[in-house]
Amino acid sequence: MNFRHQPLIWQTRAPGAKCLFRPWLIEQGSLTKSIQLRCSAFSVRNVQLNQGKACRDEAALVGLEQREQALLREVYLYCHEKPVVFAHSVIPLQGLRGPWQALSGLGNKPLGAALFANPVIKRSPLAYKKLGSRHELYRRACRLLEIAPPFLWARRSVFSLKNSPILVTEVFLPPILDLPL
Ligand SMILES: C=C(O[C@@H]1C=C(C(=O)O)C=C[C@H]1O)C(=O)O
Repeated sequence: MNFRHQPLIWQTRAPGAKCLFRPWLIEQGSLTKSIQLRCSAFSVRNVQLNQGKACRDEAALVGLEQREQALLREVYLYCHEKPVVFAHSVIPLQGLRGPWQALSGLGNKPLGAALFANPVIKRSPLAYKKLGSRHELYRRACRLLEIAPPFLWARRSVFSLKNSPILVTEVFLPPILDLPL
């Protein structure tokens, strides 16, 4: 069985050089900063900041039972008037009452600015997935796209502060390919 296409399996290896999104997928620093360096009109636009359940392939990564509520932050990163990334973050409520309490008031400020400013925050290795229409995050990411591509490349990692995890998933949208590398 080709597990790569299973809905819940994420790869530890990034796609090869034939993948046009590879340079973005393997960016180790702040994605926000990478886009800001290549776009003179960067912005973060909120989609949701509500309590809800993590996706089926997320809950265990941040120590939650599937039925447990978490704070879900979803934003689009924009360059000029084009959405280039759909970002979905899962923040356990316990963490929100503890080390991550500042995140509830982030608003339109990029999460990355907070995550990469604190050297105590640790990041897990990135994992990658080609999201198809069966994945919940594909459907959410496609909402602003005039044409829904057959798949979207995504990556995710867990950021930990004082043993309190948050899961950050970034779904790369076709307009990001218009940015210079
Ligand atoms: C983790 C980062 O933060 C970015 C901004 C996010 C937000 O504002 O919610 C979420 C994920 C990233 O695309 C980063 O800049 O690398």
